[in-house]
Amino acid sequence: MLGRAKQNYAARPAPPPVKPDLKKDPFPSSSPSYRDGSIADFTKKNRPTNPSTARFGSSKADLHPLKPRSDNAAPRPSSTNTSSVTSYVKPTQGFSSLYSQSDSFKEEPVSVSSSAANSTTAKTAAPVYIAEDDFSDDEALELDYECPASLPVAPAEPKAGKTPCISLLDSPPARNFDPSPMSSSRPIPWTSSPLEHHYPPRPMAQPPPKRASTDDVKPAVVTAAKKRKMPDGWSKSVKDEDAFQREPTARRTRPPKDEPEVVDLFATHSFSSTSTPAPKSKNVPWDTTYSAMKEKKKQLKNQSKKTEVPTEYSMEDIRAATGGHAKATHTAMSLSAEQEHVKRLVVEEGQSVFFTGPAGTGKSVLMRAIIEALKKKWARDPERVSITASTGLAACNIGGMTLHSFAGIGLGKEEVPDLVRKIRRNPKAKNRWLRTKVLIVDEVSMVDGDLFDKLANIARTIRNNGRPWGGIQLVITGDFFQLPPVPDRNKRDTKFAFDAATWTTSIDHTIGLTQVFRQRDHDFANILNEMRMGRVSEQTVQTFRALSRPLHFDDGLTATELFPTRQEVERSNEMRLRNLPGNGVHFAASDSGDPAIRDRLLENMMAPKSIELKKGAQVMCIKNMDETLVNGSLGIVKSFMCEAAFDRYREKEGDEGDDLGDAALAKSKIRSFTKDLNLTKDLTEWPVVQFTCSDGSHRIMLIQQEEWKVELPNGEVQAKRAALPLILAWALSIHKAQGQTLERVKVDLGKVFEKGQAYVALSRATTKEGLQVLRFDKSKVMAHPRVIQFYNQLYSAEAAVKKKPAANTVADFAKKGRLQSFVRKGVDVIDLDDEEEAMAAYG
Ligand SMILES: Nc1ncnc2c1ncn2[C@@H]1O[C@H](COP(=O)(O)OP(=O)(O)OP(=O)(O)O)[C@@H](O)[C@H]1O
Repeated sequence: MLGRAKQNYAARPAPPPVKPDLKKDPFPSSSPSYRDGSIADFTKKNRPTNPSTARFGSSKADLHPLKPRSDNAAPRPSSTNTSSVTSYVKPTQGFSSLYSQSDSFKEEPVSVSSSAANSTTAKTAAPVYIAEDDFSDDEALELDYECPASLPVAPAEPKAGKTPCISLLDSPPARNFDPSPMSSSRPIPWTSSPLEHHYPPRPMAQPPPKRASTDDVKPAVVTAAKKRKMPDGWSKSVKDEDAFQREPTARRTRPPKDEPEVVDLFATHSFSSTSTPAPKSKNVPWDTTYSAMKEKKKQLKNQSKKTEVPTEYSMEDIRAATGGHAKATHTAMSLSAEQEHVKRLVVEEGQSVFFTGPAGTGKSVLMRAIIEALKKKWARDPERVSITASTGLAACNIGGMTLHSFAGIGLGKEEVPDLVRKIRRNPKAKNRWLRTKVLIVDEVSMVDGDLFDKLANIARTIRNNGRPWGGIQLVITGDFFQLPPVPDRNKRDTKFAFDAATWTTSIDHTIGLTQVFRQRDHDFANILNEMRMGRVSEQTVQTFRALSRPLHFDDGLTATELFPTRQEVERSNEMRLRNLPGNGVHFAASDSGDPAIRDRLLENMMAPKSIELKKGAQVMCIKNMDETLVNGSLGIVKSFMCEAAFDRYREKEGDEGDDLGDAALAKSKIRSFTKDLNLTKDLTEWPVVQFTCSDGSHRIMLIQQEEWKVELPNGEVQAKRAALPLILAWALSIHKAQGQTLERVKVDLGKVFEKGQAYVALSRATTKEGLQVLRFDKSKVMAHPRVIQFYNQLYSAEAAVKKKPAANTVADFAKKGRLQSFVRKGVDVIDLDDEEEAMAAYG
C-alpha cells in the first residue's frame, strides 16, 4: 500500500504554475533586480552556488555555458586568466564585501541557450574576427578611397529557409559556411552582422590603378547610394573641368551626367591645384594622419579665402559704381583703439556699457559699428537687438525707434504697475521686452531720469528677472553736456538719466572717448572741451568774440545758421528761397507702410515730406553717399535734369565741368530721340547739385530719391520714405544739427535759451575759420551743474584709478563698483547693489 501510495504520488499531475500577483506588482520590472529593490540581496540570493537553485538553467552545464569560450569573445591568454581577473576586481572591494562574496565580479554566464555548451556546432564554428570596416555601414558616407570598379552582383532573393546573406566580397569565399536555419543547438551569432563578418578580413581596398579616362569608369558606388551633398564652394571646384583632368590620382569618380556630382571630402582641394598631388599612400581616411588632414584643411581655407569678395572699396571703385548720380554707398571707416575697445566690450564680452565723450569723438560712428557687429552676431535672431534713441530724429539716424515706442508705454506718465499692465495688453511690445537681449539707447542725454527708472523696473517685472533691466545688456551713448531731456512742466528741475536710481547698477562700464575727430585743430578742440565742462576762461571769451566777423566763400555758399526753434529755421529758409529768381520745383516724398502708424513714424525723419527747390538754392546732403559726400555736405542747386540728359552732360563736360547751359538742348534732343524710337525713357527731372565736399573738392551730382525705412528688429518694414536726400540749408535747427558735422556754421547766441544748446551749436563746426559766432555770452554756454558734477566724478575716479592727472583721462574710467567706491567717499551717490540683490531674490 505504501508502495502504491508512493507510485500515485509520483504519477500525480504537476501543479498549475503560480500566477504572478497582479495586484501587488501590476507592472513587473524586466530588470533583474530583486523584488525588494536590493541588488545586493538579489545577487546573494541568486548566487549560483547550488546548481539546483541556479537562476539560469538547471543542469550543471548551465553554470558554465560558454566553456569553452564563446567564439565571438576576444581571445585571451587562458593561463593568466585568473590572475588578471583577480587584479582587476581589487578596486571593487567595497562591492565585494557588500555581497559577501569575493567572486562577485567573475565572469557570469551570458548565453541564453542552455545547450550551447554542448553544441558541437558552437565548438567547431569558425571564429569571427571584426574587421575595421565592419561598422562603416553608413552608405551615404563618402570615404577617401575609391571602390573597386567591379562590385558584386546583387544577390538573388534568399530562398525560404536560407539565411539572407549579401556578400560584399567580390570573390565568394570557398568556406564551409553552413547557411542552415538557426536552431537552438547553434550559438546565436554575436551580432546580427552580415555573414561575411564571420570570415577573416580581406586585405584593405588597394588604391585602384590610375584610370585611362575618367569616362571609362562606371561609378557603380555612386549609383548605389544617396550621397551627401557638399556645400556650393565644393561643387564649384568640382565643376572645374580642367582641374578634373589634372587630377593627379584616381581618387574621385565622375558620375554619369544625369547624376549629382559627388565630391570626395578629402580630395577636393587636390584637384583644384596642380602643384599639390594627393598623397598616394593616404587614400583611406584611417590611413590619413592628423597632420595630413590639418594640411588639407589649411589648403581648403586658403582656397576659400581667395574667392572672398572684397569688403572695402577704393574711391575709384565708388566713383565708378556711382558715377555722377548720388547713391548712398557703404564706406569703410576704421575705428580708433578706444572705439575698438568699447566695441569689444559690447560685442564680445556682452557688457552693459555707457560710452560718452565730447562732441566729435565718434560716438555715433562707434554706435553704428556696434550695431552692425551686433546685427551680425544675432543674425539668426535679429529681434534680440533693439535699437532705440531718445528722439525720433536720433532714432531715424541709426535705423531704430524711440525708446518710448520700443517700450510700448505711450507718454509713460503712469506708475510702473499701470505701465506693465499696458505693455502686457500689447503683445508686440511685450514680445519686444521678452526677446530683447541687447538694448541700444542713443542720445541718452535727452532721456528723462524717471523714465529710465521706470523702464528698468518694467524690464525686471515683465521679464520676471531681478537682475538690472531684467538681464538685458545695455549699450548707451550720449553726452550729457549736449541737449537735456525735454523739460516737464510738472517738474521743477531736469532729471537726467544718470540721476536715475537704477543708473549705477545698470551700467558695467562707463567709458570716455577722448580722441576728437571733428576738429583737427587741437586748440579749437580744447577750447570747445573747456567750454563743455563749464570752464570758460577770459581767453576763450576773447577767441569766440573774435569769430563774430562775417564769412565769405568763393563758391557762393553761405554758412548754415543754427536756430533754437523750428519756426525760426523755416522762416529763414523760406525767405531765402523766395528771394531767388525763377520758379520753384517741388519734390514730394513717397511714403509707404501701415497708414495707421506711417505718418507718426515718419514725422521725425530728417528727409522732409516735400521740398521746394530753385536754381541757386543752398542745400545740405542728409545721407552719407561716399567718403567725401557725406551727411552735412553743403551744395548749391545748379539745374534740373533727367538722368539721360545728365549722362550726356557728364560725357561732354566730365566731372569738373559746371557749364550746364546745354542741359535744355540735351533734354530736347533726348525727347526727340525717344519719340522717334518710340522708347519710354524716364524723363523725370532731378536736381543737379554742386557740392563742396569735406575734402574741399567740388562735385556735381544728379540727386535722385533715396530710401529711409523704419524697421522692426526682425527687419519688418513698418514705414518707408523715398525722398531726395536734401534739405534747405541756409538755416538748421540746433536739434537737427545735433549729431551733424558742419563745415560752415553761423551761431547767434542771443537766441539760445537752453543749457547745452550753445555747446551743441558751436561744436558742429570743424574749424574756427568756418564758424561765425554772434553775441557770445559766457552765461549762455554754461553747462548744467549736475552734469558737471557727474563728469567730475567720473574723471576723478579715472584719475585716481590710473594715478594720472584728471585732465588727461582716457577710455574706461568707471567700472561698476570701482566708480562707486570712489564716489562714495566724497559725493553722495547711493550704492544700489544691495537693493538690486534683494529685488532679484524676490523676483
Ligand atoms: N574712427 C574714426 N576715424 C575717422 N573719422 C572718424 C572716426 N570716428 C568718427 N569720425 C568722424 O568724426 C566726426 C564726428 O563723428 P561723430 O558724429 O560720430 O561724433 P559724435 O561723438 O557722435 O559727435 P556728437 O556728439 O557731436 O554727435 C565725423 O565726421 C566722423 O566721420
